[in-house]
Amino acid sequence: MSETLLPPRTLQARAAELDAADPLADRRDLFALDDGVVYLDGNSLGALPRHVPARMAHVIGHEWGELRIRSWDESGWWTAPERIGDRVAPLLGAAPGQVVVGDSTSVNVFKALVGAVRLAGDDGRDEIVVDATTFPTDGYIAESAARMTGRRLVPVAPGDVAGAVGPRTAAVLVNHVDYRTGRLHDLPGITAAAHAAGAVAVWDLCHSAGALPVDLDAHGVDLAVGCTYKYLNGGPGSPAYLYVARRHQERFDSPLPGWNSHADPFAMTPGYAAADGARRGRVGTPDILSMLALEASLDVWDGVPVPQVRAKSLALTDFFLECVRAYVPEGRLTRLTPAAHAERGSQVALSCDDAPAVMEQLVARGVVGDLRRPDVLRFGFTPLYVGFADTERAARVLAEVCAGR
Ligand SMILES: Cc1ncc(COP(=O)(O)O)c(C=O)c1O
Ligand SMILES: Nc1c(O)cccc1C(=O)C[C@H](N)C(=O)O
Repeated sequence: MSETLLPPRTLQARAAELDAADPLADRRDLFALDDGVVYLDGNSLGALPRHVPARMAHVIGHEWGELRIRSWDESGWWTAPERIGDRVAPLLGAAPGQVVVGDSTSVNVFKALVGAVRLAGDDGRDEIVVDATTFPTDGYIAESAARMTGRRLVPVAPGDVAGAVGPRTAAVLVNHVDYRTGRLHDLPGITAAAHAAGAVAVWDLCHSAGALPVDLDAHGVDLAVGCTYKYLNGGPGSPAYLYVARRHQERFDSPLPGWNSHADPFAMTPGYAAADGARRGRVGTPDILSMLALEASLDVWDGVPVPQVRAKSLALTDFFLECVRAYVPEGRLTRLTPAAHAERGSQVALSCDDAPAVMEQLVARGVVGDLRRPDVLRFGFTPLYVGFADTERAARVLAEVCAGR
């Protein structure tokens, strides 16, 4: 353990070498970031891609300001939810026509989970298994969905879900990456176990999409949801997405069948007839401004292979852990994020009793992570704009703060 202020030169030299060899290094210039700050909070709110304000000025000034109502057709507003869904799809490993963008993640959790229970049918499947460590909104909504559908909610630690599913399970809802610890859960294994038990698998991808390969189609996932304001950089409150596997679309029975999901919305008939395909997941009028900001921001992904993003993400989090080990006295911080790559998302979570004061100091010194009360320091590594020198600097400032310097 180093007791000195200065880091071993080798770590800074290594950072410089890793940055020089980084095939994604040029992406950082696409974002509005200042060099004085190391932004490690992209797992809460992604940074702004530089070109988005000009695009939004056009949307507001021309599409809304001049074309007005004509823009629903002429500017492609009406079809934006499916069109942008198809832009998100490759990042999820989904073929076109299965992802629709709109509403919040919370609302999509509701649609997906009630839809999953309806897909599972009624033959004795009276339980919904939910990840006991889930982000709270999923748990709250699952509890309500269970009450509404007359099912019993069974909270289970993610590692035990595969063993807990059985003939009574209608659906399982699991977070792909734990928002607190950064632990990556076994999507292929849990999905396969749910299927073997005859249950429907629903995944929350908020903390994985845009950071690692999800491969929804390859793993036969049934339904999935996620937000676009973290690793997808869509902006504060940007619309979420809903994935309904093509094989389920015809039977997907949305609990929120708004007029935008009608087969012929402008017929405005009293009776409901569901649209085909991903459109069935829509509800009401899309939030066009946020949606088009998201669409523009997705340009930063053009030509970026997700496996390359994953490789850099793991290299960044490995390097951060190595720097923390070198700079921070042993025992000062407890690592919550698993060391094994197969169990790690794209954040590092460390705990200590004085975490609130430590994070306050870090932010004041230009290292922006976040705090999850009472004692968790979260550092999110966004491979498109975080580099290795940033990472070394963050660990060094963390060590200074931890040492009270
Ligand atoms: C795993 C997870 N699910 C859901 C949400 C939030 O959902 P919403 O977009 O509805 O606020 C978050 C973060 O806010 C999250 O981390
Ligand atoms: N959605 C958020 C918001 O509106 C305000 C502040 C934070 C958030 C978040 O996304 C929190 C995040 N899901 C988390 O992992 O803690």
